[in-house]
Amino acid sequence: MSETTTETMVGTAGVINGTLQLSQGITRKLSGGVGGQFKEIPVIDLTAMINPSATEEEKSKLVTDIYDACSRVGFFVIKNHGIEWKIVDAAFDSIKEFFDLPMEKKMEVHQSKSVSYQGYEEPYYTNVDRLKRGGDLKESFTTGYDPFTDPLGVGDAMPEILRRHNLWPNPKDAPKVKPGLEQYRAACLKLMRQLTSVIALAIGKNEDFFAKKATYPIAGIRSLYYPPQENQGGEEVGLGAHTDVQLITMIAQKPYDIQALEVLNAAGEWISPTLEPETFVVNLGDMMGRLTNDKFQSTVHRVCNKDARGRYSIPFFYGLNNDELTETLPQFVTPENPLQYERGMTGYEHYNMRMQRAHHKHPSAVNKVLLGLPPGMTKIDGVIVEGL
Ligand SMILES: O=C(O)CCC(=O)C(=O)O
Ligand SMILES: [Fe+2]
Repeated sequence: MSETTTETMVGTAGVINGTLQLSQGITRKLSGGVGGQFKEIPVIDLTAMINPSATEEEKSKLVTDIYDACSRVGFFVIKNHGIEWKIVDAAFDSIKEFFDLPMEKKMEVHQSKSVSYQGYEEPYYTNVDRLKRGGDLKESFTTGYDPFTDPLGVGDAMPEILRRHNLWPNPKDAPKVKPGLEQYRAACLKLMRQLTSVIALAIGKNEDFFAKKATYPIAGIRSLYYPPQENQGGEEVGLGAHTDVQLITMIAQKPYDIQALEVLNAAGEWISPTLEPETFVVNLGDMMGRLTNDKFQSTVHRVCNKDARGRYSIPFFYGLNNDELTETLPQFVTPENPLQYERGMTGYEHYNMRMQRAHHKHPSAVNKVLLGLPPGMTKIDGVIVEGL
């Protein structure tokens, strides 16, 4: 490697000596790292998972396909997943009803009123990639897991401190929002429980490896609206470059054919999945990275809606019980891939840390003065960037 420091830009994320530096302390080796060698996002047919008469051969091919997608890409498109699309359509009707509300109604459920980061975020409320100046154009509405509406929920056995305190709009203003999203959450939970059992097999564990630790799982739904983005390639972005926080995310979007989601490969190129009707995009989050020593990596992505149409999307974030300690599995620590995470972390700790950093306007935001840097600036691995 050359002695001199090379500085180039990938999109607007800084690259220093082959390492991508994102805000929120996220770094990714762009070459030589474990995954990221891809030019397209694979499509995985889940028939063998949902069809009870699938053969052992079909099931084991699925496990192999999932292993390949998780270790090489961290993103894949799923089809034949078993979710009835009318449930997804109803969820999109619900979120349209929400985003069409007048601003003062949306502000009644604003995220700053929630200790657990639920509720509405107006355009520019976040600037997830602080290496950009413009901020995120998206509007969003976040709701979390409820142990009383999950068909397998444990109700009061879920510790009170771990519950999300959802802020729902008044049903007189928006009657479809709560029922549409709760029905969608139940469908996603069922699918993610099945899919994580396949992932468990892919990492050499028993099928119930994740299920045992997910009796009151994270099951967050973030509803998003991205207006058409006029300032293309400039400092504005629909949602800045980031990694997801939980184990696994599943995204539906409408219209299905807008290519706005972009995924970063190890060559520093942004790759968009090609979607067909009635498919979801699935991607891995940081907790999966911690568990597998980044063998299954949470891949960096962002959203830029360059289409003339507005784009709605609904990511569903799935994770273990929030008080479950995630430690790297020893099988993933090798001389070629030494331990990346020195200590275990609960989802609760990791989520709060990431949310405090991502939401600089939220009352809980990390105190910038403590960093000993000029106000509004912070340092990530020696690189001074705005924000945090
Ligand atoms: O809108 C999308 O497709 C992705 C959104 C996303 O990456 C997120 O909310 O974490
Ligand atoms: Fe994401």
